Amino acid sequence: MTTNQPSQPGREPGRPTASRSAARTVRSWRGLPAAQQPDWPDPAALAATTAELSALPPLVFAGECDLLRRRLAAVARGEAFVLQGGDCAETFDAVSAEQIRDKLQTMLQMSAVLAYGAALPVVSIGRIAGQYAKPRSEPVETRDGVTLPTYRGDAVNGLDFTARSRTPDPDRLKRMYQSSAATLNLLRSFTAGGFADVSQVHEWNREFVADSPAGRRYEELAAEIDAALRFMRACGADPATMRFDEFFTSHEALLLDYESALTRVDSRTGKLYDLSGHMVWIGERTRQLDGAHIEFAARVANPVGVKLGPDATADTALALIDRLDPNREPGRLMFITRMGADKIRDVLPELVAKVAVSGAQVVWSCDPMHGNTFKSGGYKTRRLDHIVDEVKGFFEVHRALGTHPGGIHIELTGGHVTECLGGAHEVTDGDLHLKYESACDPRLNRNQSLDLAFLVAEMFRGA
Ligand SMILES: O=C[C@H](O)[C@H](O)COP(=O)(O)O
Ligand SMILES: C=C(OP(=O)(O)O)C(=O)O
Repeated sequence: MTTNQPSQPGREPGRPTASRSAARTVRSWRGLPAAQQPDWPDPAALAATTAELSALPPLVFAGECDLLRRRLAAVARGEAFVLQGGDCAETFDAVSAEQIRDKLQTMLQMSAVLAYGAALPVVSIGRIAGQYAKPRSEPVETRDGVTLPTYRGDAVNGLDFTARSRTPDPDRLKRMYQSSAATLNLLRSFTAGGFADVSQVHEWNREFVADSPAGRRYEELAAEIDAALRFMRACGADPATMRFDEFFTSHEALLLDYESALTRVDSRTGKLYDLSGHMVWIGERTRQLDGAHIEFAARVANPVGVKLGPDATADTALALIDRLDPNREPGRLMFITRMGADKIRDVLPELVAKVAVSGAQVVWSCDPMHGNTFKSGGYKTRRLDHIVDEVKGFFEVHRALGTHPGGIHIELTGGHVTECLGGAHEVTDGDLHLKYESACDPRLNRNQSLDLAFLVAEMFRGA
């Protein structure tokens, strides 16, 4: 990660170097239908908050977004793999050194295993430092005859079921900015400060292999990585100087008032960037071609993702490419498919085939979480077997078409939560209540995440 360089707030036409046309451009989504926006009770308070946010420093530097775009271009060409992962919904209370470290450590461990299995560089992108807003299926929730607004993420309202907590409060957007800044600061310190040299990360993986039933299945792969590190040392390379020091951030660009307040004109190029994170994505519920979210994403130069569920058609994918990647720039657009294990083999082939014929070089990534959610004993959950099966289907489709299975997009955490079922260190239905901490959807715990990484590494080797 590199340091920030001042850019100009796109929302402030009065500022000397921010052009009026750029300011108009960043507002072009206003007036279009914007799905999943909170009912802010006091529009004046919202306007005051976004004005304040517009004047604050950006959270990332546009040059870092360009670097990520170049890394993703390598993925689009089949020369790298992307791991995107983190909480379903970050919460303000979880902004602690320990939790941030554990999430980063899990991602780095997964990246190391995947890099070895794929024999490709892995681009690591956290769902972190900004993933505070959630689209929901229902606008309201009813308990014991009382109906209140649904929880939409800490950026909007509180999880407690009281009228006060559930009322959208724009002050929370400032906390989102502060929490994102604190998280980013620590991530930058960890990655720049040597937390993650290659042999340290492998040592953590060896502990996982040695200490858990989940891990023992992967002794052979871990021993091969050991041998590779010994070989590198024998050749004079020092694995302690080789670091996983590039870690990017991403979140769903859901709350357009916040995202456009953090959108700035890059002083180097004059282009607009959403500097709330390196990459943003547009969700399954907000990707309408004539809607505000796609209009916003079309105006910023960051790498952008779009979720594609089982109802997405090839025509929709092609229209999204025209809107979001008119110059056919590899690394600009990532399609994140979330079809469900039972549908991916039927639905994905036509999409991938038609996009390939169009000549667009998008990144294809597989989110095996969102199409595989169900309820057990009142808890939203997912089964690791279904998650693995969807990734397998993703690989099969790409192998059959000769295209690159570019990456995976996972909801995970570094702790030992009991939110998803299965894994070699099995979580059963009866365990769900033990440590179910997600504010929204179920995440893989650390062991299940590493389990998945080793299984995906094996999928590469089975090629
Ligand atoms: O993370 C994705 C969505 O926000 C989530 O699946 C919606 O959950 P809901 O169907 O409980 O609203
Ligand atoms: C809401 C999400 O996913 P989707 O848009 O695919 O439902 C998410 O990834 O948090």
